[in-house]
Amino acid sequence: MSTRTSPGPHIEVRGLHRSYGSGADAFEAVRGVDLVVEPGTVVALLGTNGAGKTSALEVVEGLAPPSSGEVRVLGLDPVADRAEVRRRTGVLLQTSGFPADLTVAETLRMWAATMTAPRPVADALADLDLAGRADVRVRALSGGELRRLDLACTLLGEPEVVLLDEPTTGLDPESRRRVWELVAGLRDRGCSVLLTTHHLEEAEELADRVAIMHAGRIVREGTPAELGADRPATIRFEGAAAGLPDLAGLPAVARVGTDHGTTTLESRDLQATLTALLTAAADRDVRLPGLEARSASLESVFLAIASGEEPAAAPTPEPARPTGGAAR
Ligand SMILES: Nc1ncnc2c1ncn2[C@@H]1O[C@H](COP(=O)(O)OP(=O)(O)OP(=O)(O)O)[C@@H](O)[C@H]1O
Repeated sequence: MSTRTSPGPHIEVRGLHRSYGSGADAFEAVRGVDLVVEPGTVVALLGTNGAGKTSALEVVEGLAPPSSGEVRVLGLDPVADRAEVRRRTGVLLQTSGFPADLTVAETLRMWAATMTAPRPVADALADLDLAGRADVRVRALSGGELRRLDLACTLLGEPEVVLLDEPTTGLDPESRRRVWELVAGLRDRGCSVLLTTHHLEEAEELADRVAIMHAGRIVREGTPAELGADRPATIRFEGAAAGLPDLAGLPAVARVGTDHGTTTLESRDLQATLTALLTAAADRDVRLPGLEARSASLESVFLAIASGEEPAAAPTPEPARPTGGAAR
């Protein structure tokens, strides 16, 4: 019988491989993934379509065994110790399958009946802004409402580890914000959250660490700020800024380009370049219409990987080793 674990990473993935099919038809969707999720942190798995995010997450969820490698959730094997891991883990799959004839409240009550210590259904309804839809049948829910019901079920058992596959897909901006608040609240309570997302701003807003997958491997991993750190910042304005000195000569400018009437400067030091640009413009009384300045973002890193500008086969960084002894 499994016991509760000592403090340590909530999720540890080492050298994970997962293949579909066998023999000549085998396809390796996950090709050696290492990942650590510490308690009280949110890790976002980003990636191009087909990168292997769901394939990796399903192994962490215990829905499939690894082809090779090792996965521990709360120090336990998610397949061999499935009952214990499931009791302490909340899982949101990409698609749900609720009975269409039940109401929202009935669905939550049915779900709660399978748990040892569920939260009050009324609280779960309120958290996901579903109280007003409690008596509506599942078949009548909108896509966003269904997703929120799914999430309410995921969090009903007060899980220590929360695994969310694209939690905000199909949600409107307000519902998405609400889910972000909920996830931030989970982190504040010491839960660990591993989520996949296609929304870069979601990863930037929510994640303590981001792992970018491409072709079955994690090609970059770090905090959102770390990942953007080696990418240039950008300054844009409309027009060619006639009357200004040579823009390429401004401090820290890496590249100047003009596209469809918009001038773009890439800068290795946004403050230095921007200060010099604004000073030059002020000295010469030049307007810079539509001026915008952006720090290096996750988006630029992601696009560089997706376009092949950054090597997809960069070595997977060694995740931080836990300092405490992880129970195995
Ligand atoms: N059951 C399966 N049989 C064979 N190949 C599969 C199967 N499921 C997934 N794949 C393949 O494995 C690869 C990874 O798929 P996966 O769904 O894990 O990617 P993903 O990163 O989650 O993609 P998306 O962002 O599009 O959801 C894809 O090439 C996919 O076609």
